Amino acid sequence: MDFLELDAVTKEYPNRSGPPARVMDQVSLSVRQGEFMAVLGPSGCGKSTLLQMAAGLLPVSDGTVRIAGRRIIAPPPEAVYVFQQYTRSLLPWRNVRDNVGFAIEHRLGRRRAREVAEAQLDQVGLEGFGDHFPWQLSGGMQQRVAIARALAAEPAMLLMDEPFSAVDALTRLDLQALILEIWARRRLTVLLVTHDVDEAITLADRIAVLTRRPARMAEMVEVGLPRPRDAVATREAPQFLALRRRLLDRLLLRHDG
Ligand SMILES: Nc1ncnc2c1ncn2[C@@H]1O[C@H](COP(=O)(O)OP(=O)(O)OP(=O)(O)O)[C@@H](O)[C@H]1O
Repeated sequence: MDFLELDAVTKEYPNRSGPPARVMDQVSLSVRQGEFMAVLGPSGCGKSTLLQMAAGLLPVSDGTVRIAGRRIIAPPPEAVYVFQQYTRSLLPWRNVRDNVGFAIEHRLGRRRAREVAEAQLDQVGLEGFGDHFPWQLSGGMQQRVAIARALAAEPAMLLMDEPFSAVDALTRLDLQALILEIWARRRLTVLLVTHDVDEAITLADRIAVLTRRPARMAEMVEVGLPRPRDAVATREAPQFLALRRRLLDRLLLRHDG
């Protein structure tokens, strides 16, 4: 049994002026416990839709989603979702510490939640920033706060929707290195949606490639690069370059199939 299992998942959105719009067609994939999987696909093909269904945030139209063997129809306790739009996901009236503790304070109480939050902030390199407000931090630091908040709930799985797309290129490399380090240390299961081929290869064990809308599984690619990976040096490996070429050709539809 794999940790996350999508079996023949189909999604249709209602359409006011006609038949429902099918955005995903019979997608099946399984993520093993502790595996890092990236999902790549052309813009608008349904990557976010897939992630939201995996998170129990959006119902499937057909097929099933299972986490740890249980069918998912609501957000499961094992998984936390990290949004792309960190500026919208952090609460501007709460300082950084209380943002990180937000999701756990009802369970642990405010005092204990603050202690946990401080520890999480250390782990994402934001020691000493607990009293700051989100709007006093750079974009990359805000995304670190969002990651610390996700980790505070001690999830077994992180579901990330293009989490680094709103930051500059150098900050992005920094955050990729951070995620690699956290993933290795905590043995998390990760499903990461991205449209960045380099990011997918650098981070993932396997890459699920989707077709244009309606999304179907095009290919499941084994990355096979040795770990631990360095977010910069890995990009120069011949294996990296060959895989990059193959994936770009596929996404740009420069070959059959
Ligand atoms: N609530 C909705 N109602 C109707 N159609 C929707 C809804 N949400 C998404 N769609 C459509 O479903 C398709 C897939 O959207 P989704 O955001 O999952 O794609 P994506 O691959 O994540 O896109 P991008 O790469 O641009 O972020 C798009 O064509 C979108 O217009």
